[in-house]
Amino acid sequence: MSPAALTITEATVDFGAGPVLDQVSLDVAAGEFVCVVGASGSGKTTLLNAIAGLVELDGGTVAVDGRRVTGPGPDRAVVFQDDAVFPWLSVARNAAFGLETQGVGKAERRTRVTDVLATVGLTGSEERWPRELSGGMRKRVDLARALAVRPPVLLMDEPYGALDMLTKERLQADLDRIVSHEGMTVVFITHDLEEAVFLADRVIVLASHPGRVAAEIRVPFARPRDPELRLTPDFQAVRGEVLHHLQAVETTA
Ligand SMILES: Nc1ncnc2c1ncn2[C@@H]1O[C@H](COP(=O)(O)OP(=O)(O)OP(=O)(O)O)[C@@H](O)[C@H]1O
Repeated sequence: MSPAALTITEATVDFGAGPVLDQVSLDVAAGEFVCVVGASGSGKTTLLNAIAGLVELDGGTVAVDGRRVTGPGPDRAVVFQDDAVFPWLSVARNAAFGLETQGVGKAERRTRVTDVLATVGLTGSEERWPRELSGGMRKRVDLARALAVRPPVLLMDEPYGALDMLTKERLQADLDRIVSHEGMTVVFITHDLEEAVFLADRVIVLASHPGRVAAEIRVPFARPRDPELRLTPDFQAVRGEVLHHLQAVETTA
């Protein structure tokens, strides 16, 4: 798996009540981790869905390594806030789901599922049922399913929004380690600024009505990162900078 570059050029989306996204342009380099923050309703999910090919653009383009996006595709895996774990399938079958739909053969599926469950920390849970799992473990199954297909681009919409703080921090550290090691391009939406600064190479602040890129803040720490980084003044300074931009766009909205 090698990461792909994402090019969003003047993307406009209008559901009929005025533009939700207004000529949003954003380049994400191959292997870059970008977090998108912004007030509720600023169009974050719409932007992610446009990249996923789940929302049609009314103007502009989205391209993956120069190929124009016209719908969902195997080059972009999506993880949503509500987990998409199937209750009637075991952990291993859930993880294998995308591979089955792609027609990957049984032996290869088995190898990849074993690998991916090890990657997300679910070795030993292969035959468990989703109802037996904690919320954090279900998110791991979700991530395993997305990673199993080896997507060059991973799209995540507030995946850890509903979890308690400690579980969330553990999953953030694991995600950081996994995507840094695998070399994946990630676009990750969150309301949590600490999460954004811990994970991202760059944080994008969206302004509302209509959604547009108001600011971008580079996060100057090498990945993967030590969870203790959060306690450092340098980390808190970057978080403060993001907060400042977010407050500025909200007071002018
Ligand atoms: N399918 C749709 N049809 C009509 N309006 C929509 C549709 N999807 C989103 N919207 C509207 O577009 C705007 C942006 O929604 P979106 O979910 O992208 O924002 P968001 O920044 O992700 O919000 P939140 O942080 O609350 O998840 C909202 O006003 C929403 O009501």
